[in-house]
Amino acid sequence: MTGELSPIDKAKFVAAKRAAEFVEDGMRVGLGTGSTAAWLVRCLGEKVREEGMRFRGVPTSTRTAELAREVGIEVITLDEARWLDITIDGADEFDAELNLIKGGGGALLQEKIVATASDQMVVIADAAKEVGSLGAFPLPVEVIPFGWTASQALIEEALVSMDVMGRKTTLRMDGDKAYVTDEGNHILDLHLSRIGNPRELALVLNQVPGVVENGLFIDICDRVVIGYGDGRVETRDINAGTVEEETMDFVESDNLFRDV
Ligand SMILES: O=C[C@H](O)[C@H](O)[C@H](O)COP(=O)(O)O
Repeated sequence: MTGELSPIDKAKFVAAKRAAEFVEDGMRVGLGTGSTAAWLVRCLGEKVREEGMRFRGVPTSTRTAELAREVGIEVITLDEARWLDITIDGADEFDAELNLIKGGGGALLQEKIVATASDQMVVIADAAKEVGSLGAFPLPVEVIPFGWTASQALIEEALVSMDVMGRKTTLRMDGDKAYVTDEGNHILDLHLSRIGNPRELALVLNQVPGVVENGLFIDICDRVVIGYGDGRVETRDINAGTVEEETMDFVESDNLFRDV
């Protein structure tokens, strides 16, 4: 089964597998969304089934909730958990300070709430997600459907005064309809090329009426686990200033690798 994995999937898998080792019995764990986070959920499900590990997971989307239940993880809400020991999630981009762009999969709102309600946030990613400056990936901004074009116009106006290269904004589509998030909102993708001051942009965007949240995660991520297609993983801890490297293996049960 593992031979069928592409190098990028192997990279995501080994990062997820390494990060799964941070989860301990009894923890309350935020479970991210996306293809990398899905590997994490599968790895954690394997620990529950094979090792009898007990922990409770707070998913950041209906997709992740379904997968978590399917692999045997006990799912609770953030309100039931109240506070989390750790959140592990993917990212669309991360920089040297571990600031992130998230929301490529539309789950940024729940992801940011869950990550900031956690003692620590760990990002799992393949090496291609690392950038010198954030912004090549379109920045998702979640807006309420009412008057979204007015919000869009105000965002574009705000961008004029910011240190950004592009100013184009597009409504995310799902076929011929506007994409709808788990919270019933829409997403505007901001095509900026490069974000000079992500901290300021995050604050400015959230001032716009109709904006619910933006995909810039500033000072939220504590560690990043970077996976490579040959099984190597690098773990960077921004607080401790440490970098650890190791190599993971791909020997896993068929169950883990089935298409879920
Ligand atoms: O809304 C989606 C999330 O922010 C994802 O974590 C992010 O888009 C990365 O997804 P993937 O692991 O599939 O690249």
